[in-house]
Amino acid sequence: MALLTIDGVWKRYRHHNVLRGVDLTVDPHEVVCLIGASGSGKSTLLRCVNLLETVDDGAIYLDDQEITDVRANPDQIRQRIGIVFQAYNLFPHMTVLDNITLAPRKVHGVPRTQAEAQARDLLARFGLADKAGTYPDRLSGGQQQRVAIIRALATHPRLLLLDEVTSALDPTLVNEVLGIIRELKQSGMTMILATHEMSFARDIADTICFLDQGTLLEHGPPAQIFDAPQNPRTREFLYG
Ligand SMILES: Nc1ncnc2c1ncn2[C@@H]1O[C@H](COP(=O)(O)OP(=O)(O)OP(=O)(O)O)[C@@H](O)[C@H]1O
Repeated sequence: MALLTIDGVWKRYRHHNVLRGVDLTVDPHEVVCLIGASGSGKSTLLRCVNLLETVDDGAIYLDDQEITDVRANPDQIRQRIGIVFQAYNLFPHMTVLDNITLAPRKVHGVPRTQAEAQARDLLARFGLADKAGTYPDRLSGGQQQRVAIIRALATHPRLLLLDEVTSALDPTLVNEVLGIIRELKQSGMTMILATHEMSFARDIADTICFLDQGTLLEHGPPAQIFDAPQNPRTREFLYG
């Protein structure tokens, strides 16, 4: 059974159709990369899945629960769907440990000692054990983004959404963030990434989805999309 099902999702801002009937299923452990020009709707699709945006038509299911149902509890859904943005959005007045434990403690009621133990385990797993008591402004951009990913993992999500997570980084720091994403893939994390980094998408994705003006025009394994794109728009986007 699919872990995530996006069924005919439309999103409009005023009269602009930003998503036009997007259908997509994501299986457990699958890594999906969304590619497409700026403004094609990649971020909007991720934001709809995380319930940061409402959908105007269609539905989204996590396992077999409709999360776009008005009766669904967004806090509970977001515990199962983590999201990381281009801007790390760490709280500057809080230590790394407090940033990571905030949602588990305050939103999901995990006792402080348990939340901190789990956070320290994650920091150790991703090479940041010595940063627990550090404030974000003392970290490099790459370290801050790794902390932001760890923070999203702290609620043990079923699905992780990554929106252009390396775009704001100095090129020398990109690899440390890509490394964490590779490791998450190896550990079986289901992920949807919006990215402009085609070589990384090719390397990490099980499925590439090409969005064009809000329509999912073509999807398939990286070799198919990159080496033999079927749609002329995909060819034009990739190869000019
Ligand atoms: N809150 C909003 N109000 C109005 N229009 C919006 C809003 N958010 C996004 N849009 C518009 O929706 C379209 C899709 O934007 P979106 O950010 O999803 O694209 P994207 O593919 O992620 O682009 P990029 O690669 O630059 O991040 C754009 O035309 C954008 O201007």
